[in-house]
Amino acid sequence: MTTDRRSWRTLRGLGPAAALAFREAPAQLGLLSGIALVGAVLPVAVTWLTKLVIDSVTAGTAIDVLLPKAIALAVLGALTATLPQLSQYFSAEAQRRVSRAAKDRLYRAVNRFPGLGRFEDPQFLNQLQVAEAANSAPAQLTIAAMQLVRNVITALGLFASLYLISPLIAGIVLVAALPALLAELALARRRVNTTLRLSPDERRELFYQMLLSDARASKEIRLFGTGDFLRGRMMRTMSEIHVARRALDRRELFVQSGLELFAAVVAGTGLVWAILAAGRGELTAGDIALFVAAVAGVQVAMAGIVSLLAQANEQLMIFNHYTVVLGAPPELPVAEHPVATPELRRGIVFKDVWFRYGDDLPWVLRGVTVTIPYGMAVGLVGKNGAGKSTVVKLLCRMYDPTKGRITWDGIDLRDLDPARLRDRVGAVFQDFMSYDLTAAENIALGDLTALEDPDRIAAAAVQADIHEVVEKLPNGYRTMLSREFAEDDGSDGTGVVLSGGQWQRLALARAFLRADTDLMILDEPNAGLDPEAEAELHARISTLRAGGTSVLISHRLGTLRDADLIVVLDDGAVTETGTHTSLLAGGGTYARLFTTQAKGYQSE
Ligand SMILES: Nc1ncnc2c1ncn2[C@@H]1O[C@H](COP(=O)(O)OP(=O)(O)OP(=O)(O)O)[C@@H](O)[C@H]1O
Repeated sequence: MTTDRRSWRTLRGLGPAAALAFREAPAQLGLLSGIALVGAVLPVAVTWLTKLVIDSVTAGTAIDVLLPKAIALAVLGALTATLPQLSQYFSAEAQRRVSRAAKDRLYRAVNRFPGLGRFEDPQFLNQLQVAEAANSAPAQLTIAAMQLVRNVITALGLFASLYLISPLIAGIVLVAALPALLAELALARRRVNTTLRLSPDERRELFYQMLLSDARASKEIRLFGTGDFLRGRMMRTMSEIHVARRALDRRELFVQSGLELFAAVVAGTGLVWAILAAGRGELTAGDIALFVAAVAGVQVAMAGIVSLLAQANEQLMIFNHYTVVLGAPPELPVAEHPVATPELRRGIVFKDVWFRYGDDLPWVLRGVTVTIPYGMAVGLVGKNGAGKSTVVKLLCRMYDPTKGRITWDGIDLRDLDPARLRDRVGAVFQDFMSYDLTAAENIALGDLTALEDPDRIAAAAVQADIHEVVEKLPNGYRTMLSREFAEDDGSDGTGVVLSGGQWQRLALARAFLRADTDLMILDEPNAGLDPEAEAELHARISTLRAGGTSVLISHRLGTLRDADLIVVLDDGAVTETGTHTSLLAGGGTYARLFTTQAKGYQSE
């Protein structure tokens, strides 16, 4: 793509950025534009008044004529001193307001992605990281545009003043600014490209940094003594980032020093000319003062224009990544007019489902054909990596099958709105979340309508057998389940950390909040539970879910023996289906696994 076309495409972001900024901070930006206009004419007025005062003094003008000019000069000086403070205050406020809205929009867009694919795509994650830095771009861009106008007006005013004294010097000052403009634009482009290129390394550095200060990771880090190893990797990544940044800084140093030197030579030459001209009686002392101020002023204004253009260009490029993330289509095609998700009455059917996580990755499911009949408890059994959790993720439509289809009462999951489908599903994932929030919030996240309903929350906790534990916590259901954010719960600062099994029960309570959903999925809900608790849990689930449809995954096969149907997965394919009794009688994989486990228990 040519530079021109690239610049043009970059510029297209200006309109949306300014529109967003003015919508969120109209008063602040309105005031800033007023300040910018006053600020634009101030240097010109000060320069001319200074010349007039000096000429009056050297000509011995009467004090009553001189005094008003001096007072006016003092007033303009006071304005020149205070306007930047006002401008800074309103800029900061505008940036806060606009950043807030921009961040909100960005994460609304991120929340709209229906599946998991985007969050496993490194290219998208890099773009997201750049977009996260774009929150302040709309305000900065708009303010930069105003400052640009201000500088142009100032530069024109001073340039005209300079032109009156020496058209030649005026022309040289103007031409001298052009290389600076081009160099700064090129630097800005390089800065953004470097940021984009370093994004994976910066994410990696952050990853090590977070590991080193993460309470959960610190256990293993200390046990295995990996702290220095991880720190070393973090430092190496940081050094690599610094090498790239240093190269950029060096380039900026050379380019900008060269430009400054050039500007100083132009100004110096002009000054020598002016002094010689004054010696010949062609210029007054006031003219020299005006000349010096105008050359410096034009150069400052031009340098400002150049750096503002470069800054705006950089912000625009960052903002364009922001708009790319905002406009990224859903990675799962969502039907334009989705079919309403009906209450499950017949069942869910996998028809020759093939699935892999990426085009270059191996098949995880290979032609799975299986029915989860309505009202039945289906047990999913298989070795590690057989594809059980993948089946669960496909059931919730976190991904679409690569080939084949899954139907909900005969309707392809692709024709349903994923959000409405998930309203009908309750689940405890194998890698369930433990949130650094209060106990009540940890449960209520299963169904936010229960957030202000302590009775519903407590009922779910009773079902998951965690109510008594929570009640005894220092602050009951309002106890913060974190040592990192303990002070947020309004208590005396003691946060609590639960045990693995207790967290699991809390995750179960979260799922039980949705106990009346059409499909309940429990992916190893008992891994952290003691045997008695596990037996009790299963009895409870059967009672709770009597008549409901559920999918249960467990490596403890004894817990699945009462399932209405057991499906055995092996290397991504269904190898056996039946009841516990029929599969045992069949003498296949299930029978072998079950007998091995049973023997293990008997020998204890
Ligand atoms: N997000 C992912 N990206 C790429 N590959 C994945 C992803 N998740 C799982 N896999 C791969 O898919 C295969 C099946 O994984 P899955 O978690 O479905 O197995 P599982 O039967 O649930 O295993 P386990 O009993 O250990 O929980 C594994 O080889 C795993 O490496």
